[in-house]
Amino acid sequence: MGVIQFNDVGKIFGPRETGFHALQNINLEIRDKEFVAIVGPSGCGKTTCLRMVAGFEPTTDGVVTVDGTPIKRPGPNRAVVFQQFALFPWKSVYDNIDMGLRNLNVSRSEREARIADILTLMNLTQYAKHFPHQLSGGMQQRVAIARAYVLDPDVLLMDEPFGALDAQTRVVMQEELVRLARKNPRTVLFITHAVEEAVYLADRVAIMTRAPGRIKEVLDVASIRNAEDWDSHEKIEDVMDLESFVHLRTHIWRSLREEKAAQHA
Ligand SMILES: Nc1ncnc2c1ncn2[C@@H]1O[C@H](COP(=O)(O)OP(=O)(O)OP(=O)(O)O)[C@@H](O)[C@H]1O
Repeated sequence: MGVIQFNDVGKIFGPRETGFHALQNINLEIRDKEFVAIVGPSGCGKTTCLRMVAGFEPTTDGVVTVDGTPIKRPGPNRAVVFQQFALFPWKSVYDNIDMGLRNLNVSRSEREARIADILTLMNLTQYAKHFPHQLSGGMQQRVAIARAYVLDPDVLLMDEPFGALDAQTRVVMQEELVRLARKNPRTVLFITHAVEEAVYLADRVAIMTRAPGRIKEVLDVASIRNAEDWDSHEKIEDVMDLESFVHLRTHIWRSLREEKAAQHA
């Protein structure tokens, strides 16, 4: 399972009267094995939402639950992938992936089997003995994603995971993540600034308002993707050319532009 629920969540940094109101009345349910992307203007509280699910940040008001249990701290049912790959530079690819499994006291034979599987799935087998500095940014992020996936978490939390990559590598990683998510579905909360990325990857896209961040609108991409059979197109650019894709993208752009305009008004 991996159902995430935000129930009337608010966040104030600092004292209630004088502090910064970052989030207000966030209500959102992310279903088991659903991929939800959050987009919104800079500073609207996207990362704060993700950090609450991860157990890094307490709520001020309301509650965030996973499978009905209020989140108080990080736990093995949730794994996080950050924009900065956050690999241990002194450990090989294999050992980086192994670390989390060791912390969970998984037996040696099971660790070996699970790491072999994820290395194959992510096309990393030949790089198992490499160190992070020997890999490109895209490869390092692939290792970071493998390290999260190998823990078999119910929930994957991804904060701008491709934000530091060049445009071409980013597209390759987006196609890979779609492949991985279809083969090995997990509940995913994905934060991004890139509207196309959100529409391409997510089942639903939640658009947030400017601060204090609220959920402005949630778009159901999956039903359009299925109805228009986007998955029959192998390449991302073919999907992005489809009228249904362009329509969704433009809708989100307009919505974000309204928020930006209001922010600067
Ligand atoms: N620990 C903190 N103390 C005070 N203010 C904070 C803290 N963490 C975040 N904020 C503020 O809360 C707001 C929301 O931050 P957050 O990082 O969640 O936004 P975001 O939507 O992810 O932004 P961006 O898109 O620029 O990454 C911002 O204005 C930020 O400055």
